[in-house]
Amino acid sequence: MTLLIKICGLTTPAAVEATVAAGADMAGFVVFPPSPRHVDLARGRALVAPAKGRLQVVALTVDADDALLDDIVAALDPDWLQLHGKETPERVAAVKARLGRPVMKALGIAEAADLAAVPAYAAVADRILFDARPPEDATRPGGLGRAFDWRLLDSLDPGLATMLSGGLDPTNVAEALRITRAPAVDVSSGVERAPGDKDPDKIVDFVRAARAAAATAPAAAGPRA
Ligand SMILES: O=C(O)c1ccccc1N[C@@H]1O[C@H](COP(=O)(O)O)[C@@H](O)[C@H]1O
Repeated sequence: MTLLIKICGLTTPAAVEATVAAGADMAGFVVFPPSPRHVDLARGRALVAPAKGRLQVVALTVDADDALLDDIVAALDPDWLQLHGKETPERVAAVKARLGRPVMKALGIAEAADLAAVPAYAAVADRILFDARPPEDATRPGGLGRAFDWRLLDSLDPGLATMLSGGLDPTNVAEALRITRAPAVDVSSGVERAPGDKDPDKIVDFVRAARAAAATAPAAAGPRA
């Protein structure tokens, strides 16, 4: 099974090209104004155009209402929606039904109890993305370069469609994959020079390290999507 690699928070054409050239599978675009990676819809539309057909386009939002989601779909025509806020399982199901697109739901993890929500979300989402739970005073719920204890995922059903994120970078992704055998990984801060400024060399290093690790420690049975 091939590892699925997502590079998130792309803000420039150069970052999109670097992501394609590095051999990643998915490109994430953040539509959330408090984020340093926020792209407005006009900019997002221009950025995704050259990615179409070369990468799966993921539109990331946080507790977006229907009007914003409709606008995002109209502008970006994403292959996936990533819901990274406090969306309930009912809201995830409603978004998926309304928009007819695959939905990835992010869950913040800090302790084993945070995984109790997985079955309810797995019943409605197409993939569950595990990120570190943000601190109470965080200005955004993700993209913080913060990792969690990957061993907390030990008890998960290996057949679940999941994605590992949170504080990954070229130096730790191999260890994260060795421990979790995740079928997919996602990175934002770990391939940047500064928040919102992607480093093409780090994107290459991340993809190379992740692919090498996956070749020696294949992912568990989770579907690749
Ligand atoms: O990237 C952001 O700014 C962001 C804002 C709001 C919600 C999620 C965000 N990013 C996602 O967070 C995780 C972890 O990112 P990092 O690698 O630790 O920086 C990842 O899924 C990003 O897509």
